[in-house]
Amino acid sequence: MPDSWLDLDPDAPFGLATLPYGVFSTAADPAPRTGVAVGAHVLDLGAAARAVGAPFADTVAGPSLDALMAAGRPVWDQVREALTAWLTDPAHEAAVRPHLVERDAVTLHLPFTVADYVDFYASEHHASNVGRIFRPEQEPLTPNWRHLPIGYHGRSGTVVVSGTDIVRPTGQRKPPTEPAPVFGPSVRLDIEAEVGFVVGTPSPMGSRVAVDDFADHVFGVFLLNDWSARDLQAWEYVPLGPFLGKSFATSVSPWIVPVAALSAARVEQPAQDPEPLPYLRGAQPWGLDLRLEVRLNGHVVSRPPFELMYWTAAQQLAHMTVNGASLRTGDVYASGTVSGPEAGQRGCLLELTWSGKEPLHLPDGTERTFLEDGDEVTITATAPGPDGTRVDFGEVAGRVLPAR
Ligand SMILES: O=C(O)/C=C/C(=O)CC(=O)CC(=O)O
Ligand SMILES: [Ca+2]
Ligand SMILES: [Mg+2]
Repeated sequence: MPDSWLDLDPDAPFGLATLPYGVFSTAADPAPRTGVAVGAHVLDLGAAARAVGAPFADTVAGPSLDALMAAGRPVWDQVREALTAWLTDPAHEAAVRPHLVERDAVTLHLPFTVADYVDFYASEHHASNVGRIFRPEQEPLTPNWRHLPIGYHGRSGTVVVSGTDIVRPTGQRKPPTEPAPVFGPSVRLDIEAEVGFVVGTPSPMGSRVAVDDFADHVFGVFLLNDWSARDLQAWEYVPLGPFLGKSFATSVSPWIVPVAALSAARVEQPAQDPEPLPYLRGAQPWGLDLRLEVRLNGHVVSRPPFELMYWTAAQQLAHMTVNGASLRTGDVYASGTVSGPEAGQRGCLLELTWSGKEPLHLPDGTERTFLEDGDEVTITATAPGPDGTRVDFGEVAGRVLPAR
């Protein structure tokens, strides 16, 4: 990979291997606009594109990524190629440099209009653990689990950008010791460390998207925390699945990593047995070697390995459309909680504390089963980039506020 005229520290986040898209504003110019993270800077994408006279300037110069996402794979490739050229060819420096702002001086916004939101359940380790905890008298995995990527429809209107405070949800729960449900703030508030995918290119109702067409439809990848009130969830979820226990907030990281940045992170997914139906098979590998870290009040509590996910995002996309459901620009789907086989690789407190029975002892001397008011959770991730480089996802963070 060529060097940038920007002196990029190879150990610092957001080198040329990532070039993620987001939406930012500054104190001097509070209008949200598209940007690209590069080292300690954000490049004002629309302003830079206009300055160099790029043909796609109008498409990228919006208050959100919506127009770029809708423009499709050829434009995504063209913009990414141009960005690399602008930041490496000294001939572009004079036009581009004035449109760099300090990254720690910007406010980051939700970068696109969230259309539909689906959450999957694709980690065998997570699904087995949750099955053991919620349904101890049954087989951990339901009979359908290895035949299709299980999911549910979430609430797109409560998808919020990293840094948004999360008010503890209130609702019905039924402790096993009580004869009837009680009403009040959740006492089992949890996180779920997940990876999110956003659709750029839509598909018409009545058609299907094949596993191998993943990269033509999915614009980018980001981190997602599916906040979950386990007590509300456990009481409400039979027989229709998660509802109010998960609809109060879902946090997403502000930087959208283009699918093209993940070429060196692609790996074979774990072997699938039984072999899935033909519509869930593809010729290209779409396992992704993303390495997540979950921090609670600054302490690492888990390192979930995304490469072990049983179902890939490409299979999830094919499944989501196999019945003829359309895709819209801005549709978000989440992988499901990412958990590995080791205790230190579990992506939620439900598993990490085995439903509160085995509290976590944090290095600051405190103990946690579920989240307390004031707790802050941060999820970060990296992936291998080409030629020994690294792809950075940044972070999704959120702090718990008391119930209202
Ligand atoms: O098995 C259940 O009843 C519940 C599962 C979940 O809470 C997990 C969920 O939201 C999907 C996931 O993140 O893997
Ligand atoms: Ca989830
Ligand atoms: Mg949620």
